[in-house]
Amino acid sequence: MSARAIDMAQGEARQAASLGLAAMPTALALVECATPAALRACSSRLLRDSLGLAWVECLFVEGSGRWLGRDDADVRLDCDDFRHPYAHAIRRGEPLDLSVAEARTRLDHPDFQAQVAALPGALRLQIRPLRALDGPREWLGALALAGEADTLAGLAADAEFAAFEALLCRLWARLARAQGERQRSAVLRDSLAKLNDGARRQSLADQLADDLLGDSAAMQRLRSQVIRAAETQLAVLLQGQTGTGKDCVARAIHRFSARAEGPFMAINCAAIPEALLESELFGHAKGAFSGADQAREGLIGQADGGTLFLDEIGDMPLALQAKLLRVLESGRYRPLGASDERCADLRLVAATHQPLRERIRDQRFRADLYYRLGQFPLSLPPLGERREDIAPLAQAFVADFCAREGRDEVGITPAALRQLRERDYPGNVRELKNLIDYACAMSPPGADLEASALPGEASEPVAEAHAAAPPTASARVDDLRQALRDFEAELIRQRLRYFDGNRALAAESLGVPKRTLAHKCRLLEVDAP
Ligand SMILES: Nc1ncnc2c1ncn2[C@@H]1O[C@H](COP(=O)(O)OP(=O)(O)OP(=O)(O)O)[C@@H](O)[C@H]1O
Repeated sequence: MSARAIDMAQGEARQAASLGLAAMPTALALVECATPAALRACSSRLLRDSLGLAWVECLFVEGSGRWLGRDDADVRLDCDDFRHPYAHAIRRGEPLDLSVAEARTRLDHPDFQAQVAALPGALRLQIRPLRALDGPREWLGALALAGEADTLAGLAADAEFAAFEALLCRLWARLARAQGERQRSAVLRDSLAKLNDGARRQSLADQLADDLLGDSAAMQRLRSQVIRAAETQLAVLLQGQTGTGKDCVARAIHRFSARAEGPFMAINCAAIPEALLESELFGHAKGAFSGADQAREGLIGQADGGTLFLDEIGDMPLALQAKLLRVLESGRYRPLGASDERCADLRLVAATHQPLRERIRDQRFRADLYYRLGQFPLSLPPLGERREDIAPLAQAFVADFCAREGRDEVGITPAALRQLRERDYPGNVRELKNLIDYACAMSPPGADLEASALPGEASEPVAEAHAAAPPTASARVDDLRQALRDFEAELIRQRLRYFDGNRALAAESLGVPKRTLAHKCRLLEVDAP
């Protein structure tokens, strides 16, 4: 080959190569699109600019294949609605050509009409359905082009346009599949996380079942609520009759919470005289009152970083309720006689067996404090409403007794179990536990617990107290509060006599904690016999 011929051949090759490479920026622009929506916008812009078209829009087929959507408008064009040209093009599977004027008269879909409203009637429209070129070959969408008739007519034979369209379809399908994949794995991750969360909570609730016994649906629900409450920083209000396990639940909330390593401070508001309660809670500075020869940190300060449990909150005096509310709202408090304020980061758990709403109505409890305390309300079911728990609780209490007393473990006879299930338990689980302890103590070691070892119904002495009252006594009552106080005092006196002055047994039989009974004895001036 001559040198000239070689030069010419090289020149042609260079020209061919540069012709091929001229499409590269376009291809690169498409390839760089990270999402199907970006790809649609980019391809519309490139087509409009390079072909000099009046209007280009790329619509997408929605996942289920039922409708076409537009990225820049909240429009849904039904794929089976032949009032717009996209349905025709997709159904035929090939491009559809028509004039804008024709489209205006023949196709009356309002959203399509809005799309072409501004176009001159002399232009032509071409709708090109697009589908994936590999895999399931799903429909991707449609290109809508408006321009001069020649330009649009030339597209069918234009190899570069065909390559452009092929690249668009391949990239679109790949991005859509990757996006679908990502969405699917996000959904999977979500549901796995939920599953793990559920499994984790269930395993914590199972651990809690070692302390908070009972298989009834109510107890299972309570345990999972306790785990939920423990996960939060919300103030918890426990409501339930005496002996239903409010103290156990308060401790469990602390133990299963992020504050478990911090302190758990508890106080029974009913058992502390009103004058002392404030300094117990808030602490005091040196010399704050006579006898305060040392500064003392209160329970609020001691509970910093942990949990403060206020039992019998319904008995808290109104003035103190206001101060407590302030601590809860601001996290700040001032010890008695101190000049500076302190901060306390604590979670409050409060408990009561009293109907607080009634106390609010009687203006003995602040409504604002009630709502602040009850950010996470929990209600403990009485034992009488979950009788299926009586047998497992009784068995566990017998096992506890035997372990405590170093005795061989024994069982409970069916007759004793039947009797246990049929009794009333105004003192709830506490009453059942005390009953079992008493019956175990009355039974010979190694022998199963018999029905004959169970004491009579605890409510008998109450009935006696009622029976002992003269039938006309109620007619003489002219001060309800005083009459109730007298009745309460008389009942406690009778019960103490019945148990030979043993306050623990009297408290158990009345279903109140020993400290509450002691407080009531002081308040009502009841002396031990
Ligand atoms: N679900 C339970 N499983 C095992 N023991 C329980 C359960 N519920 C309560 N108890 C036991 O019953 C007794 C009373 O429980 P707790 O003191 O928590 O009741 P409470 O509702 O706080 O009573 P009060 O209102 O009188 O203070 C405790 O010995 C406790 O361990």
